[in-house]
Amino acid sequence: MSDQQRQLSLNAFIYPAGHHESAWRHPLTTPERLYDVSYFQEIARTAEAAKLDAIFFADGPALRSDVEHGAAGALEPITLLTAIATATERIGLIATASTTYFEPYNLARLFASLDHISRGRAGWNIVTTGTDVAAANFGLSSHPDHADRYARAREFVDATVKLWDSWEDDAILIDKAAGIYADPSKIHEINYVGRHLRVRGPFNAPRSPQGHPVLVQAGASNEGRAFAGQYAEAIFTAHQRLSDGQAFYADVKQRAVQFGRNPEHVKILPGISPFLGDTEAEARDLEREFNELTSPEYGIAQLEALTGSSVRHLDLDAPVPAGLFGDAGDVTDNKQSRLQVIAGIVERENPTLRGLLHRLAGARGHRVVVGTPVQVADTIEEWFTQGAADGFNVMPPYYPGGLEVFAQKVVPILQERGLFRTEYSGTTLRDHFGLPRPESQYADAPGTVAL
Ligand SMILES: Cc1cc2nc3c(=O)[nH]c(=O)nc-3n(C[C@H](O)[C@H](O)[C@H](O)COP(=O)(O)O)c2cc1C
Repeated sequence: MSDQQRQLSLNAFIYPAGHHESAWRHPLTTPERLYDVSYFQEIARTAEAAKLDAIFFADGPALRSDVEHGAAGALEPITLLTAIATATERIGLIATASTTYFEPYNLARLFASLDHISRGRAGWNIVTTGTDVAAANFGLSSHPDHADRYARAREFVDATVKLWDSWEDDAILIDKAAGIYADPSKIHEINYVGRHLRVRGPFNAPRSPQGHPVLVQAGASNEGRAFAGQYAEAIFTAHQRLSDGQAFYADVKQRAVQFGRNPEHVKILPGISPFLGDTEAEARDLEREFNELTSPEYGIAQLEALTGSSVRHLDLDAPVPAGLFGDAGDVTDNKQSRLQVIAGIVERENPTLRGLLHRLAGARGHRVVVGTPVQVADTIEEWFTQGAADGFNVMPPYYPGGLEVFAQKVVPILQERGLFRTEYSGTTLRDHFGLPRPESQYADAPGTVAL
């Protein structure tokens, strides 16, 4: 496919008051609406009016550490997306759910229900959960280690997809005259037995409109990439530099090919957090306003949570010691890929601790781009055409205005350049991402269920 015909995928990553950590303090935001469903429905409609592919909510089953200085807490995202589904028609609906702290049967039901209710717009961001404080909320004395979490994640996805496939597409007959509702030979036990999980099945709902929800993934460690290459249909990722984005893109596409997959069916979406102004100076002023509202205590707590290293003893205005977070090639057990992004910033830019905190305040290590709509469109085009992205996870620094200005000013430029749709051509998230509808792995297998 030539670059002319290739179309960007754009996803709006919704984060309570915005991705900048001080967004909730800025006059442009309304944090008192964070538990009001209409706030999120309005944001979703803005994304849909701009013809974006999807919206996305992150999640974790634990309260963040610093509730004093940050907008902590959030509505449960699958529930929230279900309410948004009824207020929208086309936009894809992606939520995070953890393979460490769910069971496949429960999770399969939630996402299949969302896919039915939204008529084929559901996506699941598969995470293993990076925050170790979640363990204590589930009766565990410690958070399982990285390798164990990914081993369970593989079993989890295998079992969950089997559940979603366990009703063949034509299992329901509704033959009123003959008195036959469904064909038992087309409904299958899955009898999944792994090291971590055992699930008999069958599922208790029919196959959903997309066959199964789109599988999304966001971990970029070696195990995370291997997992992505095998399973993920879309990938969220964080890169500061084009060369890092290109290396990641080539690596994950290559891994997909090794698993016998079509690399075009793996959409790679790096994060971009745009501070927009009519002039570059105006955009810089806006970013400065947000940075001036940051609290060092909050930034330190976030940085410690992201890296697992203590920084509170350091002088805010002295350079961060080289190697504090390991070198950029190092790995530790927790949140490996983001740690590399942060270690890379320290290595290249030698920032003070305050400087590093400001650098991360925008979007926790995702790329912040400050400039005019044309400058933001240019960088999107560059990454898209230079082998670093199939699209972007758009992370506005503040909601709802940061998305509105992106929709009104950047999207039309991308459309004029022929890089982005002006109308939806399909109705499902798979249609928007250009992904095929998977066949049930049980198609034509003998049935196993006695109804
Ligand atoms: C855009 C994006 C969104 C993410 N959302 C979540 C999330 O909602 N919940 C979560 O626990 N981790 C989330 N993560 C973190 C990753 O899933 C993963 O845990 C982290 O990158 C560490 O994994 P790794 O060690 O394989 O790199 C997100 C990462 C990215 C890039």
